[in-house]
Amino acid sequence: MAGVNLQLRQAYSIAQFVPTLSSPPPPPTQRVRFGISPSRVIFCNLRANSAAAPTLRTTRRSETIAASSVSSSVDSNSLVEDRDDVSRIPLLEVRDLRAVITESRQEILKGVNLVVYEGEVHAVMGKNGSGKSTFSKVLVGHPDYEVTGGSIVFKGQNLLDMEPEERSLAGLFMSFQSPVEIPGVSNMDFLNMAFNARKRKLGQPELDPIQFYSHLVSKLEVVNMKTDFLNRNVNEGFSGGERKRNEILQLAVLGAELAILDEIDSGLDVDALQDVAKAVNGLLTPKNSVLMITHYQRLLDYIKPTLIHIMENGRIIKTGDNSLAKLLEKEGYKAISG
Ligand SMILES: Nc1ncnc2c1ncn2[C@@H]1O[C@H](COP(=O)(O)OP(=O)(O)OP(=O)(O)O)[C@@H](O)[C@H]1O
Repeated sequence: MAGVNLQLRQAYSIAQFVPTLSSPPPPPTQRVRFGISPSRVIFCNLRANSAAAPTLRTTRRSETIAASSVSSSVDSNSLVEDRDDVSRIPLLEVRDLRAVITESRQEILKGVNLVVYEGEVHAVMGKNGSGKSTFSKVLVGHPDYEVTGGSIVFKGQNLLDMEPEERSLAGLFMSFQSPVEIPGVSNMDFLNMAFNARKRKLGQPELDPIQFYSHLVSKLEVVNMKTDFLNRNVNEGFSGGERKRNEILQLAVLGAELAILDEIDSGLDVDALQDVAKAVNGLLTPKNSVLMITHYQRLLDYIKPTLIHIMENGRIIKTGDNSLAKLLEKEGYKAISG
């Protein structure tokens, strides 16, 4: 769903935030100053993945929808409700989420319910066009979509009252299906800026370029990437698989309480899939959670999900364990669709 002329839009969006460096990326002793707040760089990825006109619109929603508006008409709701456990605080709580495409007003999400607790791995599967990517983009505040109903609570906060960059700084990370290039910005500078922006938000000390380099090198090993990639511009000329690895490197470096991975397995060879899965598993802690979108059981062989959700026509119509993915693999969606 990259959209027509995406590369042009990407270049346009990014150019507003990031000046082109005419010289090669500097050594790690030099600080690079950009005319933007570093967290805006993270936000670039969102804007660059936007298929809409580049005017800023967010999925912020001022009114909080009353809990009584939660629909109880879909199969998965009972499972979601069964998991409501007063002794545990959900990391992410999505209730009856509805969203339209901002420009056309076409409704894509038609009442999504999902609860993710700390340390859990959730997989969202579903036919092409069922709304999986839209759901993940709405979570991070993508400007192409507007929330028209329901609620999203992340770490006890109303996510819909937060700008996309605030969501990112709050601990939400999204790996896009089509990660964008950022010409003129080296991978290392990008990561350093984003890392320090998060540190500032958390009130923790920032790392200077030398300290950051040491931190970075250890993370490179996690994703099995060569140091050469640090001096290359973000995703510029990267193969599909290298982009995906780079997304996981970003996740490893920045950390996140909830990592949303949209088809992280697409375009990966077997070795790369194993590396990426190993890296994701290595990042899981009892506190961190993963929400991954995938079409294939093979990813779930490597990253074991707590629950699998099947999305159809903008709703989660079924939730279950790994056997659901196995059934899908064997019999296709006809075995599941209503
Ligand atoms: N910005 C947009 N403009 C127009 N149509 C859109 C937009 N965003 C989503 N859609 C439409 O909404 C539907 C859901 O799209 P979405 O990308 O969420 O599906 P998906 O389940 O992730 O599909 P896939 O498995 O093919 O990646 C599709 O019909 C898509 O064309």
